[in-house]
Amino acid sequence: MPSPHWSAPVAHAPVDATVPLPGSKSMTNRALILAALADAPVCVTRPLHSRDTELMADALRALGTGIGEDGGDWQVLPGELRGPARVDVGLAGTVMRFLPPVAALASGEVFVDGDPRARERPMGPIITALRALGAGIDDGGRDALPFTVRGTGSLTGGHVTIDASGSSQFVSGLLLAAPRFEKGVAIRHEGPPVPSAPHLAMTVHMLREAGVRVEAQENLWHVAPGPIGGGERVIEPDLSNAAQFLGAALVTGGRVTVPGWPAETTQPGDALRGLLGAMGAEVSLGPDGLTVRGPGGFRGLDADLHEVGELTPVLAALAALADSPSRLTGIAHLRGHETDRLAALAAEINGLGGDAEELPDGLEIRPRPLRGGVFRTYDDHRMVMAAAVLGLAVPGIEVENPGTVGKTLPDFTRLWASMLAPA
Ligand SMILES: O=C(O)C1=C[C@@H](OP(=O)(O)O)[C@@H](O)[C@H](O)C1
Ligand SMILES: C=C(OP(=O)(O)O)C(=O)O
Repeated sequence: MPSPHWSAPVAHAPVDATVPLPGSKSMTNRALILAALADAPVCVTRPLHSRDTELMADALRALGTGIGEDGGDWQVLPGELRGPARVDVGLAGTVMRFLPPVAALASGEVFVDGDPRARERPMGPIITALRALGAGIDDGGRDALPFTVRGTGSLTGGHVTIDASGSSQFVSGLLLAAPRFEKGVAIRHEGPPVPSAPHLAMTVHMLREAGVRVEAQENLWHVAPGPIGGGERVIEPDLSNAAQFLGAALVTGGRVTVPGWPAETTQPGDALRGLLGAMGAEVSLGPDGLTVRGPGGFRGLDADLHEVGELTPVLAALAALADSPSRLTGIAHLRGHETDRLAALAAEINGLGGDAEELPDGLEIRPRPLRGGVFRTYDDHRMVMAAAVLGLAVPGIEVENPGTVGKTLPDFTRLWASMLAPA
């Protein structure tokens, strides 16, 4: 049952808060895949516990991996991968694109399905690539979920050409399992540019951390076959989920600090430093974490978000409250995310009296006074976060199905309330 509406709280004063954030979804789900394929036990330290990561853990358990919890950390005991199994990917892009290459290594059939919207998200390139690398996949000719991977216990691997312009996750999914393919993998991308470069860098970095030999050039990746090491993998805080909290400093002319912000990271959320700075925020990174201060008013944003698409919903909400127009481009692929995010953001901002226009590859947002009303969220966690940002300045926003935020941040409304509580 969807949860009842959530009344997004108005900020009656500038926020002044330190907001510790749970672990990165993208790092947690990569760490779980690498751990399940490792040659020794792995401790995933400070992982994210959310719908997307619990689905990944359950999927790997279904294939024979031991995953136990110890004080919030995950202790992973790699096991022989086997079917028959059924895997629920929910609406998690990381599970639907990262798990099938692992399923192809299992002995036995693995049936993979997810939420109704998951059946609409692009999967063709990874299905085609896995077949080219030697996997048997029965998808009833749909080129989409649901499908059955007919694992034989091994996969040949080798050279493959794909069009990953719809999602970087097609490349990441193949790379993560590739050390266990007999020939490893050599992937060539052909087509419009691949989005989300930082997420690809994260995949390469985490593979290398686990001792895997990876070469990455533009549109070309090579993973050598070989063992994946065990040990400890420490997960950074989720910097993409910092967007709405740091944005609150801008909207209210206040201060928000996110502790534990890494000095160096592959997370796309690190781009918030430059993006919020361009909108007028004062941004400083120090031993206490990342601090953003809002000067009062703030400017709109003209930015190509191709590399950091998942920041779009919160940036669009900020744009609707800014002092000048914004143009966010390079994000056509967001139409294949949890929902068509360009359509959803335009519809919901305009539903509050705003002026947001869909471009083929982005959004143009001209600030206008907004009014309260119901904000639909389309099973998209980041639509809840965007609505919360708008609610800081616009009384009467009722957020539909706020529980959907549990995809990556189940504790969101509590963290939001405590950020707004007087110190
Ligand atoms: O690999 C990852 O962890 C992710 C890659 C990106 O996907 P796309 O390249 O499909 O946008 C991003 O939007 C998603 O939230 C997480
Ligand atoms: C696009 C996103 O998620 P997914 O991993 O499901 O693609 C996101 O978290 O913004």
